[in-house]
Amino acid sequence: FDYDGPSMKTTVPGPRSKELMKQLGQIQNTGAINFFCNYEESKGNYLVDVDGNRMLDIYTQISSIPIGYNHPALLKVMANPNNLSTFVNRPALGILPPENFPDKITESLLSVAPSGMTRVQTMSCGACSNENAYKAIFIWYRNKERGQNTPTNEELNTSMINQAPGCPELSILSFMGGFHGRTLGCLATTHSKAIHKLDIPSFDWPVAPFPRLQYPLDEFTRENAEEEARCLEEVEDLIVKWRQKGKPVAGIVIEPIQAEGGDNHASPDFFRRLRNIARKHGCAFHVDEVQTGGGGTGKFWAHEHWGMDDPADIVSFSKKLLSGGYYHKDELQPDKPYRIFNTWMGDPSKNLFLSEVLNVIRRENLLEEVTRSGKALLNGLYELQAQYPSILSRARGQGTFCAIDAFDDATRDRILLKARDKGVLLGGCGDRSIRFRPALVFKEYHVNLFLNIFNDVLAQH
Ligand SMILES: Cc1ncc(COP(=O)(O)O)c(CNc2csc(C(=O)O)c2)c1O
Repeated sequence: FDYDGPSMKTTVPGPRSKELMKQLGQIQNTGAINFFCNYEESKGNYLVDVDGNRMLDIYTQISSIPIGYNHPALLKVMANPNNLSTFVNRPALGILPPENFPDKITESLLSVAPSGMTRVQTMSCGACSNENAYKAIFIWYRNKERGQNTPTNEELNTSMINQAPGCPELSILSFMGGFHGRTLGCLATTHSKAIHKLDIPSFDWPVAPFPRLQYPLDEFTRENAEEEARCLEEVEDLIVKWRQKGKPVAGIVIEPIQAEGGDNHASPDFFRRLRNIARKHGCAFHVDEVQTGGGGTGKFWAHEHWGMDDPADIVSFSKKLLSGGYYHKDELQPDKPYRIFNTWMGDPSKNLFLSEVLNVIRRENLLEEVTRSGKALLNGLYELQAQYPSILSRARGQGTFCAIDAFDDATRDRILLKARDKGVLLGGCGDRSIRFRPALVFKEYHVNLFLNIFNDVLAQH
């Protein structure tokens, strides 16, 4: 279920896209828009734009299309009359859930719950999932400190004017290069681009270094182990320092692969040791799988590559899972209702689609496919970086969640535009990386098609 290849009619954006940019420009900021899309004609791995350009999509709406465009299994969900009410009547799930909500959540989200977790709080996007996960961490931490006591009047009164002790001086430790969302709390733990943070007030929360690994990994084993040890030492120093400052670290948040920050990887050993540091210092360990989750690394969750039975206290998700939320350990469930709350608390119609996506993943063994395609992609990238050493370096990845560095940001941006004009959509991240975020239906056939086009782009560079 796909087209047989890209087919370009105009440069991108084409004339129709430009017309629509002008029209939308009267309504909102259109500076980030690449082009306008024809979603009716888009199919499988191919995104069609409004000028009839058919592109092999290896970016998939910022890594959020799980099994390609217009998948027949998902169109069937839409056509199923039993689902009509779910599409038409959006419930305030926190107060008035539909009868089938427990079963549907069990069938969809709980069927892929991370190891050690039996609870999931549904939300709508990545930022609101992380935002509420942070709140759950702060509530958990204060109740741990409070023991059996109830909140004092002083706490209640000071909370109403944003002051301690009601609004406690607690912190979340994050990592340089991390990205967790654009809302205020998430932004305080996001450190990928200054323009995201400029002009927005933030918190005095600790920021640790994320390992900068040297590639190929097997030639820099010692150096990379030392780099990871340096970062872990810095994490512990920061936890101690922030406690001494009276702003104890209640939680640590990290991505299994820092995506926006430039596809920065670390070893399973790094994450296992970080999890133990969190436990040692009484901090909740929050793994943000918004971009890495959903199967792109060859496992449903990237943290599964760490081989841990108890990998985290919280795992947040969104993108390929089609709506947001976070799985959590029992003790992270807030003590009272209405403390983690908003009108919709997720979207049951998206969970209907997710159930079907999971059926397709299982039925078509897509995680094995991703591992196979990922190997072919990474080997192809190794070959191209050997062929064009002045342009490319640091090919890396897990499954099809791959990346490669260009000489600099201008070179990277030029390559992305040339690839797009040849019918291949890629994304950039970090200061000079090209990132690959194909759908789970991206096969070896598509890898070879991509590598041929990419080779042409590099040869003409
Ligand atoms: C690891 C991780 N955590 C949280 C988020 C935030 O998710 P949304 O709020 O965008 O749904 C994201 C979102 N990713 C993302 C890619 S570009 C972008 C942006 O706002 O520019 C955001 C993420 O990658």
